[in-house]
Amino acid sequence: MVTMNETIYALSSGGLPAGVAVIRISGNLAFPIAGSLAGALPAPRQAGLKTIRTRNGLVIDRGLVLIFPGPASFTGEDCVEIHVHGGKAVVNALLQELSAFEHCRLAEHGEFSRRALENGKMDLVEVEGLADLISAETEMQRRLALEHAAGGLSGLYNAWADRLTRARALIEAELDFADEDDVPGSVSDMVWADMKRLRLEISDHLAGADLGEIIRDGLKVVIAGAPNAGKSSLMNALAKREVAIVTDIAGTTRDVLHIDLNIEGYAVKLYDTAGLRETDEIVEREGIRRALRTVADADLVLSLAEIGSEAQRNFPGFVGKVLTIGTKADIHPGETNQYDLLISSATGSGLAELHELLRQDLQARSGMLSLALPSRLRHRTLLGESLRAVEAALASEDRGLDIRAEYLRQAATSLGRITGRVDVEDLLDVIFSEFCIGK
Ligand SMILES: Nc1nc2c(ncn2[C@@H]2O[C@H](COP(=O)(O)OP(=O)(O)OP(=O)(O)O)[C@@H](O)[C@H]2O)c(=O)[nH]1
Repeated sequence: MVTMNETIYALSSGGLPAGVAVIRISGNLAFPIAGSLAGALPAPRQAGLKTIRTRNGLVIDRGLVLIFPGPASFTGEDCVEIHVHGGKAVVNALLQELSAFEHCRLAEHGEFSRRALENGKMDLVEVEGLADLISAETEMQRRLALEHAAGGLSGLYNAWADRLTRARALIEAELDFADEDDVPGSVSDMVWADMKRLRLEISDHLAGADLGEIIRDGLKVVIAGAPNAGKSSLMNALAKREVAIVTDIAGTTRDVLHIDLNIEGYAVKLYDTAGLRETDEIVEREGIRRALRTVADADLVLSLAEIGSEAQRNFPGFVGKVLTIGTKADIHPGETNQYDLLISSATGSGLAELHELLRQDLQARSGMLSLALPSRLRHRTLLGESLRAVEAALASEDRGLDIRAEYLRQAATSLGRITGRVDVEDLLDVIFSEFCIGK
């Protein structure tokens, strides 16, 4: 669907100055514009060293020009890449020159990818995977995003949607021939046996959503405990810098602070919270309210208590794992098995063990090998809808085949909304706003 639209351009490489900057142009006018800047264009997909000039003949720089005729290009349109020296003035001059062409403008966030989607070069899950790949900071985030960008999830969802369509076709056939004696009733049995398998496959897949979201968004680890337990000191020790204010005044931390850690390739978001105690002080009370809200949303809680005092094991609204940690081991020598772990943020003792416990926790959560996991709430919600529709179809044995077929249609529609096979216009603005300009 290559329509007569505006040609877009943007700096697609990173911050300046840099050794090389890549400017990408896409649209019907990409080739004439590139020709005007660089003279004769090289053969498709081959780099040509060219002098890039303004239309007044002023030399901007010498650089490589590559052309990718549509539809065999990233966006599906004619695309050009110009590689120039990554100086701010060089890039500004080139962008300035591009802006002067008619029907040619700076791209919006994610507009290259959006055109790729519209031209059928990628589906929605692949587009999301690409956005995640660009922002991936840890090894596991990279692997998960690559799986999505390369179509791992889409292939699965398309195969499921096809099975649903096939099932409906068989049901339709049975409805059409219901009066004839020679149609075997077992066609329908076959369909429902397969739909039972599908129900199991979707629910198994959904069970991986927790892990997918943890890999993408990071494991939420919250440090909680009484005032002065040493929470901020642990946060600083793990961050290896002064993130949180540490004083001997109980109730120092008021707001929720967080740092990002990379533990063996997994992203971990570590939160420091206000000390939990009864207080009438308004700001501290608000801090404690926020602390409890953060704990309720945690994947794992580190419950800190100075050695000798009791570590809290239950937190309102939190049902996950709590690790109890006895703190200030340097001033409380000797053994105690009251806690899961003893640490001293002052000397660093026990921190390697804490790191190891976090690593083990992550590994236990990620027992599975495949990274074809749903990683966004959007995926989880639509998969849930699809699963419920399959369940409804299976459970309505006493109702007409047409009603059961309609449930299967709904199940396929929900899957189609994940990959964007089915109308998703309402979602696109949200999804593309996550992208940077130039992608
Ligand atoms: N000796 C020793 N002192 C520590 C250790 N960790 C923290 N402290 C001291 O304990 C006091 C409280 O530490 P913080 O890290 O601010 O404690 P907190 O739990 O964040 O306190 P609130 O913000 O009040 O909730 C400070 O005086 C720290 O220097 C430790 O490992 N050893």
